[in-house]
Amino acid sequence: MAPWGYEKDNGPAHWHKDCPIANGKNQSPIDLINGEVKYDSGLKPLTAKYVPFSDAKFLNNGHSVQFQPSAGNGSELTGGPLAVKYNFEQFHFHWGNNDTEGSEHRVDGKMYPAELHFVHWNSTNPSFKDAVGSGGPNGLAVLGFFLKVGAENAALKPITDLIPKVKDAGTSVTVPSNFDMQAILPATLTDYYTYDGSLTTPPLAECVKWIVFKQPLEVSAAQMEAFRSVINRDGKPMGGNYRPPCPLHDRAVKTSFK
Ligand SMILES: CC[C@H](CNC(=O)c1ccc(S(N)(=O)=O)cc1)c1ccc2[nH]ccc2c1
Ligand SMILES: [Zn+2]
Repeated sequence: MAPWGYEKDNGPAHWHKDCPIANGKNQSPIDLINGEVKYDSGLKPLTAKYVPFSDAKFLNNGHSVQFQPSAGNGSELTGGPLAVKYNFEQFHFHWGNNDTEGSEHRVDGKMYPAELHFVHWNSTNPSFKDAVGSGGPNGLAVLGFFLKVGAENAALKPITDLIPKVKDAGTSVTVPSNFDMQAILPATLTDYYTYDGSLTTPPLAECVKWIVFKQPLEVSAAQMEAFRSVINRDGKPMGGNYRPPCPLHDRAVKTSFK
């Protein structure tokens, strides 16, 4: 099969051939149906401590645009549903070719124009890849933020300003060391959905504690348009790089809010 993608001939409906776990019982994303979630008063706020990276790249890997430090620097995530500390690994985006589609998770069937994923790995593992292969839903913790069109996002501007430099697949650019990743996050990481799931791209490993925030972040129409200028390995717009929702099977979605 052609390398996986989101086109007709290599998209999500084909992924099961190389990754049979695609039809597993703990797959992501899902539709977050408010009538079926359960409030858990034991869910505390999350704490993300992000230290500025001196050596990070912003890259186009053919299926997303991604902020990738060259090494860890103590940036970490704790709290919420997490029993241990998780190290920051990377963040990346999924988006659509218009404002009616683009997010991976949905809320009562509603899609947002984009979704931002902050990927972290369980620090009891020696490396990110070991965490992916560690078995069970505690290998990675991914924070999901919906993006909606509104005011310009000043915290994301240093990143969206770099998008034209990584328009083509396989290109990358160095991110200025004064980029403040912490500023992207809301002041308090309180209201979220959480459930056990998977990577939303091959290898679709079922190793993710998903934490999806209820409150979308805003980006300007111009920032949204920047994403839509990115192209994939086939020279086509990358927009539409989202997997449709997967069956919940017998999983529970918990919320930190009533
Ligand atoms: C083990 C998988 C990894 C590549 N994939 C990821 O890191 C990844 C991370 C997050 C998400 S999401 N959308 O769910 O947040 C999807 C995929 C990965 C990393 C290094 C590798 N070297 C060779 C193969 C290979 C694969
Ligand atoms: Zn993602």
